[in-house]
Amino acid sequence: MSAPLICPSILASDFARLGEEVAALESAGADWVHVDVMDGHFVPNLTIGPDVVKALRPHTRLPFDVHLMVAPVDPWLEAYRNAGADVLSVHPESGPHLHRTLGRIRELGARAGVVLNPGTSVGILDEVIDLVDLVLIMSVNPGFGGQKFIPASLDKIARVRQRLDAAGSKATLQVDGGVTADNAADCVAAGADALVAGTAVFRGGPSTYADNIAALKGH
Ligand SMILES: O=C(CO)[C@H](O)[C@H](O)COP(=O)(O)O
Ligand SMILES: [Fe+2]
Repeated sequence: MSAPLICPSILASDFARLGEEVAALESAGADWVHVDVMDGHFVPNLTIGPDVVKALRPHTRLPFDVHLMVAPVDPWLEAYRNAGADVLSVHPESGPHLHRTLGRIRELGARAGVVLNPGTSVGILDEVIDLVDLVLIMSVNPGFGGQKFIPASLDKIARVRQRLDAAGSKATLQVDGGVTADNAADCVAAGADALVAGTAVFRGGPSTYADNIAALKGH
């Protein structure tokens, strides 16, 4: 089993020092920077606009993995791509035409991700699998960091892994919400390639980031 990609969610970082925080993640061994975009409508929280992503871009060479919790989502794709997003992930519930949205993300030159909420069936993947570079399984209901991992997510990870393998898809399988050093290995054993973690990376301050990331990787 190879070590998973670790994608710290800057939702849990010190917003007063965001530039330094993303630079510190790179030095600490993070693989991607996960950016949670919330609109106060699709989810009950309001976070990071494209201008903030643009301002952060010069502070690290790590890929920006942008999780869009915004409805309607289509009008925002280009702005986040132009701001420096490498991955754009969307919820099927955030627009009327998921197939078109994923195609548009690829047209913009980004990797296209689809996000499955705890209440969203994995079956939708079958309809768009050829357009998907990443599947993000939410292991909490979206909107806030610091929530508890929903145990049934492990079975869902395994079911998505099976579907991706059966289709010959090379899409990254990412898990997001309540991921800690205690459940990271279970997520990887179930088939995850990439783990998002906010609280588990940032909670001890910058001097702990490298150890926190190593623990999530299983070292
Ligand atoms: O998408 C998200 C919430 O909607 C966040 O990425 C997620 O909650 C990460 O935070 P934590 O690791 O603290 O759960
Ligand atoms: Fe997220």
